[in-house]
Amino acid sequence: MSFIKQLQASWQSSDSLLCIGLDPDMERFPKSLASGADNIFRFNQAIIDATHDLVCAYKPQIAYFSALGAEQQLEKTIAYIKSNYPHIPVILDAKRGDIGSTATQYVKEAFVRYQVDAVTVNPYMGFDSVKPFLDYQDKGVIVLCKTSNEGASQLQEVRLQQTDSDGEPVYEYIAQLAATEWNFNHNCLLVMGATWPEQVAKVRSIVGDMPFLVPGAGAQGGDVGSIVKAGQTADGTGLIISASRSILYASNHADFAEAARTQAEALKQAINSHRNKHATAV
Ligand SMILES: O=c1ccn([C@@H]2O[C@H](COP(=O)(O)O)[C@@H](O)[C@H]2O)c(=O)[nH]1
Repeated sequence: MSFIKQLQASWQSSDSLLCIGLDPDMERFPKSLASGADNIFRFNQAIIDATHDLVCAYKPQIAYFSALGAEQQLEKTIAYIKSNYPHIPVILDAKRGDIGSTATQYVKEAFVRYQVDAVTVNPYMGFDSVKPFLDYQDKGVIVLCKTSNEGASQLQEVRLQQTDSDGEPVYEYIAQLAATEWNFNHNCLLVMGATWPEQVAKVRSIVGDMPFLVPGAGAQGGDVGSIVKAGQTADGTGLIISASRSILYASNHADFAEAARTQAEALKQAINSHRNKHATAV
């Protein structure tokens, strides 16, 4: 099944656009998990077991594992989701991008080693750096477009003057590429930060129903109501709204998984209260 179809099924079965980012930071773990074999995996496992019915996807961020040489715990986390909750798509947040021969290795990392359903990629090096990912037609390729961070505008808002475009900002040009030339396998998605509702609305008008991964809800302060209104598709989907720290570290005591569930439930409900189909159902 293609990633987009898997995502649509997950939106339906979970009735949720919420994605939980798995960014395990041991300094914020409860004491009982502060050390010990497989403690990162065990933390993730508790979060996943407590929240699996509330999410449309999980998004592990690779840096939180590789910085500690804990790639095997990332493998184990993904395998755990796949065997216990196989209907939930897993997105590897790795923001890869390099010359074609190296990109091919990154493709193997994401789709062969970790067996994820989708991966984030950096479009800065152009089509040949992204094509090895796009060739995997059943996998999702999520292209950075307008990222959530404050510095995003420094490059992404620069206006183009030498393309066939009409002086539009770089992020809009990326959106056009992702919706046309790069989407030959219909497996492109875009990263649109939750901190930029106006830009989300603009890009929605460029790319039709293409799904957006929307990080920046929660700790980065993205306003969920504005984002859902700006980015949802007519059927009240189209968004994978991701939050990490605000859910993972709602408590650093023994009740951390329960507290994560409470936060996730509140965020899911806040998102749903602005969705088209929920608004019309009232
Ligand atoms: O534009 C982007 C792209 C990716 N991220 C990643 O999402 C999470 C956000 O974590 P929070 O704790 O919810 O702020 C993190 O893994 C980033 O690397 C992003 O923030 N913005």
